[in-house]
Amino acid sequence: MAGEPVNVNEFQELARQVLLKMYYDYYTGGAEDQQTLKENVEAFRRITIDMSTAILGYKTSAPIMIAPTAMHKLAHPEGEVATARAAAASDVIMGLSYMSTCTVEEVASSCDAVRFFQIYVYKRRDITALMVQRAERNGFKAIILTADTPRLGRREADIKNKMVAPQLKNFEGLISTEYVNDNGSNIEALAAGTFDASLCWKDIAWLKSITKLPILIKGVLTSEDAIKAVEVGVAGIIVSNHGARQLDYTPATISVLEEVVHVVQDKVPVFFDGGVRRGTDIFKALALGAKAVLIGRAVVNGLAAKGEHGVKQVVEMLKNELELTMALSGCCTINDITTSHVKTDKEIYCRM
Ligand SMILES: Cc1cc2nc3c(=O)[nH]c(=O)nc-3n(C[C@H](O)[C@H](O)[C@H](O)COP(=O)(O)O)c2cc1C
Ligand SMILES: CC(C)CC(=O)C(=O)O
Repeated sequence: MAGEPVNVNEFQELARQVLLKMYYDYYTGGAEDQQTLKENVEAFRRITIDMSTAILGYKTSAPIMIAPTAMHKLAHPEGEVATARAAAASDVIMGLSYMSTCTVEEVASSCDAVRFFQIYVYKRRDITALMVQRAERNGFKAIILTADTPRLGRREADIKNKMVAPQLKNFEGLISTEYVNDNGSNIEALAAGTFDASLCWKDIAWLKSITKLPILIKGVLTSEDAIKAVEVGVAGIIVSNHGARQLDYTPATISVLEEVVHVVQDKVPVFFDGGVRRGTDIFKALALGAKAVLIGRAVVNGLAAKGEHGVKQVVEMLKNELELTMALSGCCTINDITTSHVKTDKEIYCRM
């Protein structure tokens, strides 16, 4: 054995080398066929941590989903196709943005990842309806309606940079997405020009009238909205503040998760995003009642750095960290993670 021992088993070999055989056998041995001696160790090997779960009935290797984020070709030339392939390789669900740079069809034919399609509602409802139909035809399994962006938040870096809005291939021949605003963010101009700022609850009825796919509402932060969302018949709720890109001074999403989970009472699953950077973050969100988390910036960073492989690495890192957190917290399955595993600010303040 080269170098210092790095685990207890390696000490056994060192002991064998220095001890008289009679003493080594005395320490190491068990009774008769030594069946139980072997079994004591083997039985541990058979117990594994199972991170797998289901999202809307679709199996996933871990309670992790790729959040819909716009324009992946700005990060890497292969764009959303690379992201979707990484999702397939890691066996997690891919959320595709309405504002993607690869088309719905390109992403669908690139791999067999389970895919959900996120939508914004355009003033031109016929175009949004067409996009929903294209997603349906191409095997997407759910629609994510982003409800927190009837207008775009004020993003001052984008204003200073005069952030570009490229023509998005999905909309070629349908509508121009190439907006130019010489004084500020072209993304802002694009949203102002195309998004329907009158978006409201009755639009979920409209969406249900044009698709049979389950609808997840993304951007819920209060118990009132969660109750309303269940009433109007969504299949799931995503607690999100759009990665803090919309309204500044909205609460951190993890601080409102419990309140939403509490009122939803398991009528529909509650999902979560915002600030997830560690396996321990995922564990905390699950402990507070989320069924899975969506990952936004970490995935985009992985894509920018190393394309498909980078996204896969990001997802695998988060999975490994979650697995270790579960092991060290005594949780063999996702269902073993409960509120009793975490202490929130609220509890700490109550005791003060
Ligand atoms: C660059 C970027 C683009 C985004 N584009 C979209 C989008 O097109 N549609 C959407 O619903 N949310 C979008 N989001 C929000 C994400 O879906 C998600 O809510 C957020 O990124 C989660 O926070 P995190 O980045 O801390 O993980 C975007 C976020 C980022 C960072
Ligand atoms: C093009 C934008 C509307 C995409 C988005 O949702 C975002 O940048 O947060």
